[in-house]
Amino acid sequence: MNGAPGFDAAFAATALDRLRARVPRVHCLTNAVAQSFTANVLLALGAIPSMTIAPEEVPAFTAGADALLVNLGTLDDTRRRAIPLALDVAAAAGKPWVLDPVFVDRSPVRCDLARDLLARSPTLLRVNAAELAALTGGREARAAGRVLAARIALTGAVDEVSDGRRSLRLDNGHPLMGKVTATGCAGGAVLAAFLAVEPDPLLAAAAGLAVFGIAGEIAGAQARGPGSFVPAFLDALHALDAEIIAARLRAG
Ligand SMILES: Nc1ncnc2c1ncn2[C@@H]1O[C@H](COP(=O)(O)OP(=O)(O)OP(=O)(O)O)[C@@H](O)[C@H]1O
Ligand SMILES: Cc1ncsc1CCO
Ligand SMILES: [Mg+2]
Repeated sequence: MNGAPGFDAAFAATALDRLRARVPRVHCLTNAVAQSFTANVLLALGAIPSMTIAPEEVPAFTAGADALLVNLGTLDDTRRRAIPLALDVAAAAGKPWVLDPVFVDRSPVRCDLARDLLARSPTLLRVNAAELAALTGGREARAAGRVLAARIALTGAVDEVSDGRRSLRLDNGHPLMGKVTATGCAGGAVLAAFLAVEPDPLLAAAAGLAVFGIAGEIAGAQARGPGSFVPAFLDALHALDAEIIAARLRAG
């Protein structure tokens, strides 16, 4: 059963159309590994990336952005200073933001910081299973949403979105997505772009994960391996349309 009334292939396609018409800018405070791929993914999707992490410039970049991504993958001093500055601006302006607490399962210091950032109420928390378990002590996504009082996009072989009240599983994607670094990180930026054009965070997350997963499975079917997957993925994102989404979406 579809646990998110209002979400289907037509909704996802319309959300993508709205995104391409609006061309939102996503300011990405993301890790050094993910920066270039994330910017290219946003462009292929139909959004605009901005990537500076300089603390003295981040407030102005955030003030003019349509959404913000905060990714903790390489948490150095510069990023540590930039993040609260960006969040102050985003909160004052009511801008949507995504928290991607990369590798909180590997570092207690980072896990503490992520909990502090969760207290600032991200519009969406994007995590893999290990990260969610570190943050919550291993609850399933819907219960974790209640505990963290957060809307969650949980990724893996099957993705799940939940806001503690509604939940939905998305079963698109391809195993090669896990063989290219920072796919999840770039996916977080895609979710931020959808939050910029869809006010219901759960529906925005579902549309973003659907588009990302469908592009991934098209690219996975064409690629010879991780190397050729990357250009095929950018091409598939760029070419995605309502017909392709309707033919391929697996959600419920
Ligand atoms: N085995 C798989 N089959 C289908 N899709 C997958 C598979 N593994 C990952 N994906 C997809 O890849 C994307 C990234 O998910 P994943 O859970 O690997 O992120 P992550 O662990 O945060 O990655 P990273 O930190 O490297 O960016 C998601 O859209 C997910 O659906
Ligand atoms: C490999 C890696 N290390 C820190 S961030 C990152 C990208 C995947 O999350
Ligand atoms: Mg990740």
